[in-house]
Amino acid sequence: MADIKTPGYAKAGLVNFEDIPVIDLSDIDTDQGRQKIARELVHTAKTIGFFYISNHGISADICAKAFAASRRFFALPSSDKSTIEVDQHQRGWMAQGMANLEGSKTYDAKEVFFWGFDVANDDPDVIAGLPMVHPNQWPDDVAPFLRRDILPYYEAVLDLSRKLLAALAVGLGQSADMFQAAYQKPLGRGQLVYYPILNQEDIDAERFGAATHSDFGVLTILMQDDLGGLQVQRLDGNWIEATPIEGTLVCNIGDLLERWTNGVLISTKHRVLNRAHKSRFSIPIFCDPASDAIVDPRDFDPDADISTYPPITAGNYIMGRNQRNFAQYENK
Ligand SMILES: O=C(O)CCC(=O)C(=O)O
Ligand SMILES: [Fe+2]
Repeated sequence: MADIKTPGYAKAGLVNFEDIPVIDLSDIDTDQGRQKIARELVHTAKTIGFFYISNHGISADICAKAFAASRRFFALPSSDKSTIEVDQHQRGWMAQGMANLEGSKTYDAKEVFFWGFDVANDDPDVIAGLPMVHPNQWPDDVAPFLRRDILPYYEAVLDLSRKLLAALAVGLGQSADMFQAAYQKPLGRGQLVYYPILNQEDIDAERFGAATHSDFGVLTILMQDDLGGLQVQRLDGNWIEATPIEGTLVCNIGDLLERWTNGVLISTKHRVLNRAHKSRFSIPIFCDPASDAIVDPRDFDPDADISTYPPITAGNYIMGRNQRNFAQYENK
């Protein structure tokens, strides 16, 4: 069946690869390769804030297993999924209707499984109550495959994020290990997202799968399926489709990195509309630093005016944004 005709509220042009380039990471482990990649990354992170990466080193098998596990999990009855209902630490399963993004008309048509860096109950950071640091809620009773098939992908993405951040640091004239300390125990928030088929009521309500937003964290690495639907807003205000390209991942700069770099790298608005007559799946991983990492624009620019971007810990910043965007924090 043909896709739903794009409704007026979600019009977007086709991707232009000058806008969202594909950056080949084959040589990221050599000094010379990293220099070149660093220049490309910084250029695109300053002008559109989005890029595809190819030859990223994560095997097709690991990627396919993660997607298959996500599909299998969301197909379970709600009674199974609600055994791990999302908690105040943003871990577990969130039913449809609970993501109501700041500034959007209505709630998002999506279901999400959230997780983060795995820590034990007796981890000193958990005992200290650091925001967003908490044991995960893996659905081991009803879906033991989820933990097994998601963690290899997650760990590979976190490793990749460390390489990308090192290259970005180099491209910004900093040392390659600038982010290293902050990424020993990253928050690394992961989401499995399921976008159901939209119905006429959704279209009438001008509902998106994910309404217009920018990401809260430092760097997002997204695996999308082949249905399309992710749209990105250029600096001139026009929207373009970030069409799926097989074998690539989509990356974007988030609000915390925009703050950290004193506004030099840009966190771009984007949204999702599933126009297919099939469910859409994606796995964004928000590669954020440790909860207590201090995001201070003077790290990148000694003359930064901190009244624009006051230094803040990553955990406090992300927790504050979550509280304004998800129903599980209401009246609590
Ligand atoms: O599903 C996608 O393609 C993007 C999801 C997204 O933007 C998000 O979860 O922040
Ligand atoms: Fe996003």
